[in-house]
Amino acid sequence: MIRLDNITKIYQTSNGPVEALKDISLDVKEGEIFGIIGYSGAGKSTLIRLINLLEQPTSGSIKVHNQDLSQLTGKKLRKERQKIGMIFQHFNLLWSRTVAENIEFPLEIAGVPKKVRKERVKELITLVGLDGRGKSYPSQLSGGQKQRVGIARALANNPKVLLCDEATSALDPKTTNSILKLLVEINRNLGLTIVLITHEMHVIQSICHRVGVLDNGHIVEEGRVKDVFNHPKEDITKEFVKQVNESDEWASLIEEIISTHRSGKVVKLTFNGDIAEQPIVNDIYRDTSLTINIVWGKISHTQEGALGTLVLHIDSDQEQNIEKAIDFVESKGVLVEVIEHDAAIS
Ligand SMILES: Nc1ncnc2c1ncn2[C@@H]1O[C@H](COP(=O)(O)OP(=O)(O)OP(=O)(O)O)[C@@H](O)[C@H]1O
Repeated sequence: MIRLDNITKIYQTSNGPVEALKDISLDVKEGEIFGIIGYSGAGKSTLIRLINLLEQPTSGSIKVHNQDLSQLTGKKLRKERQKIGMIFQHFNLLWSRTVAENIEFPLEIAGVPKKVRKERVKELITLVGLDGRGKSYPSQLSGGQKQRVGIARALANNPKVLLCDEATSALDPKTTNSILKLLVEINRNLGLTIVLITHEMHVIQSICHRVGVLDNGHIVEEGRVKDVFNHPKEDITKEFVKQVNESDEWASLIEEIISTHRSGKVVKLTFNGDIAEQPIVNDIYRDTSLTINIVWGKISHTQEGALGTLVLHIDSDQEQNIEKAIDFVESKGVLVEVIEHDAAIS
């Protein structure tokens, strides 16, 4: 659907060249939500703006539906761009136009007749949940409502692809979730392919099917969200996964456990939703007669089902029983990470 081959982007600045993207190859499949995560300066904006050629690559090719956009110019490029909608962190609305007029704008540019435009705007207002707000001005809307206008405007010309440039970064957590929910509905109901960039792992976790981790202009890791969450390979990916899997809440609990219980091991279990239905803690207890203390637990929802994290303090007067319990849990397909083991015993 979207194919980037060996893309590099070098900006020429007064301080010399800046290599923002280095030999990027990516394949986004039709109908999927693909997330690109990276820290500030990693090259995310450059990458997403290349997909609709708002930025020209220095080398490499960009194909959308087998059409090489980097070879197009003028009218042909404008026509192909209409098949790619885009939404932005700061909405980029026209402040002197009403909600309805903002949504109508791309239809005017595409030369759609007035009557058809008005009908389409009505449909889009309903689609994004803004019924009754068509005559409002952007300044009269909340951030979430402004982004809904942005989404409606981006969908006006029935694009096949929606690019989201940090679309929820300016929103509070509750509004973020409502916009993410809307994006999932659009993806499912309209079959739209979505590419989003973000620095927030919970955005990736909640709605993406696949993720690419961008670091210093390189895609350093890529895969299905569930796999990347379960087995992050690169340090930077581990840091992003920590954003959602760990919290100060349990870090301080672990400190407390370690200072009060001077033996045993604190282990973090990461498991898929289907395993969550098995009585694993009960089984460990029964099989090895250990003392087990549940320190912290969380179930997160991803596009492919639930993902669980459970932190346990396991203790026994016989070290081998703890090892046996860990082996047992691992044999059930659970990822086990020993956070602190017997550190304080000596
Ligand atoms: N128009 C430009 N001219 C010169 N350098 C640029 C330009 N746009 C981006 N860069 C540089 O390219 C690199 C990648 O920037 P980019 O904005 O793509 O990263 P980002 O991951 O989106 O960061 P942020 O989240 O802070 O926007 C940075 O070093 C940046 O300074």
